[in-house]
Amino acid sequence: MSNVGEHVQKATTVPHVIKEEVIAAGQWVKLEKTTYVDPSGSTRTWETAKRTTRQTNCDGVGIFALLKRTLHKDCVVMVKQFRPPMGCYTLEFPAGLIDENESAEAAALRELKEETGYQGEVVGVTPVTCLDPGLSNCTTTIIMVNINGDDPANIHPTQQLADGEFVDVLLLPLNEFQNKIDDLLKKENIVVDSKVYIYAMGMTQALAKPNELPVLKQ
Ligand SMILES: Nc1nc(=O)[nH]c2c1ncn2[C@H]1C[C@H](O)[C@@H](COP(=O)(O)OP(=O)(O)O)O1
Repeated sequence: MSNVGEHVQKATTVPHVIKEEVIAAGQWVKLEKTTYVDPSGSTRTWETAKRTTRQTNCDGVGIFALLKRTLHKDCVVMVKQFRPPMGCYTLEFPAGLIDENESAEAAALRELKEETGYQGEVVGVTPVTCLDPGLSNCTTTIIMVNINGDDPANIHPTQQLADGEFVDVLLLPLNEFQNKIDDLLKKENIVVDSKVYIYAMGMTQALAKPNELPVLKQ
């Protein structure tokens, strides 16, 4: 690893992709060989995974949904499901792919209703963000949603799951988000999504130690 200013090779070129060749393709995912010019001007290749379903520059949405109820702590609505690529259960924000001609906001409200049964309103939208850029071009937009838990539509939420979908809904109090996740990880063989855990760490930092520096250098 080199520090800033210690690069062996000089960056002389604006890096860019020159060719994308499909090596293998399935119904949902394809593997490509990406030929690109690196910052030193050398031509190189990279193995890239892509979704076949992409409609725009954004594959899907993640939903940060906050359930607000009278006399209850605000809770983050989470989903637990068996993820075949991981071979285990995961703890994630509700999420899904954006359909053709669908906005990210509409996809978020639809996926939230399908996966959790809750009806919410959009209160915030992130930019398009990358998910695993060393492997794939997959992107997501995180949509912030508030759920009025006192609304009759949200008293007994009913999921609308498709065939083959098995989703458990978990409500985790926002003010204990990281602790509740840690408890779950100790109890169950489950992997937490990195977006979820970094959000939880941020909440802990913001609530418990707002004035403490994250890293104190000696
Ligand atoms: N990589 C995938 N392989 C599959 O065999 N099937 C897949 C993949 N990605 C998505 N899907 C299928 C599963 C669902 O039937 C649809 C929609 O998934 P969606 O609910 O939008 O997204 P997730 O909740 O993130 O699975 O696509």
